[in-house]
Amino acid sequence: MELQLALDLVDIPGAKEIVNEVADYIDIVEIGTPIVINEGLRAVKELKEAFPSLRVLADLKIMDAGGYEVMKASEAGASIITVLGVSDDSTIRGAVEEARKQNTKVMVDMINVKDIEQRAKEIDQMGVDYICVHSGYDHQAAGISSFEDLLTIKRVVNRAKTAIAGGIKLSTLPQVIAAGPDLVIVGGGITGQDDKRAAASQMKQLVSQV
Ligand SMILES: O=C(CO)[C@H](O)[C@H](O)COP(=O)(O)O
Repeated sequence: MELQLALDLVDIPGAKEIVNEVADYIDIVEIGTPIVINEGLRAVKELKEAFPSLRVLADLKIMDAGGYEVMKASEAGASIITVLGVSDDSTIRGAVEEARKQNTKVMVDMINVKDIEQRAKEIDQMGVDYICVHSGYDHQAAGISSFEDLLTIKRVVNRAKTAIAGGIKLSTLPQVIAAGPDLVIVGGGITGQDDKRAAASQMKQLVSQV
């Protein structure tokens, strides 16, 4: 099981500062959608240059033009690029096709997908690398978690790796780990702590036991 740090509410220098603190304990660093909106794919490029041994995920949440956007993020140095599960099949297939050419990977974010079971089965057949259940900030504010959705995709996804994101804290991590995702994505559970290094270290220790 791997640990991904999600960075959302920082600029490029702020992102580098946090990764410097926790790089020993994370497998993947995510350049979150707000950073890409504020700073562009330059953020992906600079983080990859600063931390070449880490995989960088570009959280573009692609909804259209999957091939083109995967190409641009891959050229910037991303190893994994996100596409929305609510997108048209052609967008997801285009993203996968381009990722194969670029030797990068596609993660499908299932945020706002209504029928998780049915859509996860369909997407699993499209050759994506990860299927991620996600309770976004707006759902978190409404008290919605994606834990049940994780159990669903664990049941029906055979090919892709499974991931979970959204409000995961040290206190909820053991329950998440017990469900057996391949990848756990944590943002505020690390970045919101006074001692980010200690938080990341404790989380890495837990996910590494599996
Ligand atoms: O993609 C995101 C929001 O859309 C976040 O990166 C993701 O939810 C992880 O962050 P947190 O652990 O703070 O919820």
